Amino acid sequence: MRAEIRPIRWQDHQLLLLDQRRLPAEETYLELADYRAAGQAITDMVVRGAPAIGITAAYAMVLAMDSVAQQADWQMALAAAADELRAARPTAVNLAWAIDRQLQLARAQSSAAAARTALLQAAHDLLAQDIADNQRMGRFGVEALPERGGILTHCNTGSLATGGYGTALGVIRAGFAAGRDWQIYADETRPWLQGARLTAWELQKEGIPFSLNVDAASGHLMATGRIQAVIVGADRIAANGDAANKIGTYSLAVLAHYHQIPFFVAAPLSTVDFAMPEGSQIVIEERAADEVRNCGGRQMSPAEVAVRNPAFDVTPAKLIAGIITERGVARAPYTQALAALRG
Ligand SMILES: CSC[C@@H](O)[C@@H](O)C(=O)COP(=O)(O)O
Repeated sequence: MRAEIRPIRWQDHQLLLLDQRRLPAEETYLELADYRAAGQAITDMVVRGAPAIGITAAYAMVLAMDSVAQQADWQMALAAAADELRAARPTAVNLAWAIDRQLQLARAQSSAAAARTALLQAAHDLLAQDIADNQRMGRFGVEALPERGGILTHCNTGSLATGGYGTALGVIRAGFAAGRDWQIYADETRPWLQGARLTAWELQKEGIPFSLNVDAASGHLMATGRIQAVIVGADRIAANGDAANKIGTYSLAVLAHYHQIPFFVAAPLSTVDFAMPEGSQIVIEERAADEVRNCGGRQMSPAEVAVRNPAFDVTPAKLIAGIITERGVARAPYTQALAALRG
């Protein structure tokens, strides 16, 4: 049996994060005992992917609790720590969602010790629930996608981006388990190379055949008939179905529309921001210029060249054939379909 990939672990009062900056060359875990270090690890993308960021933040709240427990007004101090953690990255809604849930839970407890126990149990539950939800999403996704043909994916949406198993990559995993005749194409996903470094590493470990392509090849692959569906994850989905995901996703959706190829998003309902009516309001993280100027420690452009490095873009709901969640597949009109799934 293959060893499961678990990017987030809790051991001996510490948060262990598989350092995704070092993959695939090195498999090392960072050991974190301090909530600020956990927040920094999210900012630095030691851990990344919307659900994984949410789970990490849930554990970071336990570490925050450890650092405020002795204070008379621990609730106020915990709320301040929560604000710090919320600022670690702006786009993935799972971050604020997990922090707010933990904060509410802590406030409902009668003592700091009780809050600490409740927060840790809730973080463990969130991690276990995420894996179970991904497996359910996988089963719904297999039914929604074509039975055979080329499936293109972008970024990394696998075990590394979640508690385990994955969202869009979970669907691909489930498809192979169900014997689907799929050829998988993975975009390398410049500039951070989540596809080349992480998705390729996971698919290899899983024994799923695939080929890696540069992002710019996806249009050609579609035009030459090699792609029958596109499936991606999401960092925040507005109530109307507009979906923010890794930069380059919007271009894929437009290309897929032109070539009449169905474009799917797979994400848990915790990624839907029901308070946000449409995608134009989603804050898009702009990351450091050096991520673009350099690649693998090598300078790729003149040193001081001006750079734009938006880490995400928003795909309008009208380009999405279905949003695959743990409770079923939402189809347009998304405002009603997503609300119905939430219940
Ligand atoms: C299941 S992960 C879904 C998204 O979080 C993923 O597609 C993505 O865009 C990740 O971006 P990243 O910048 O690597 O955190």
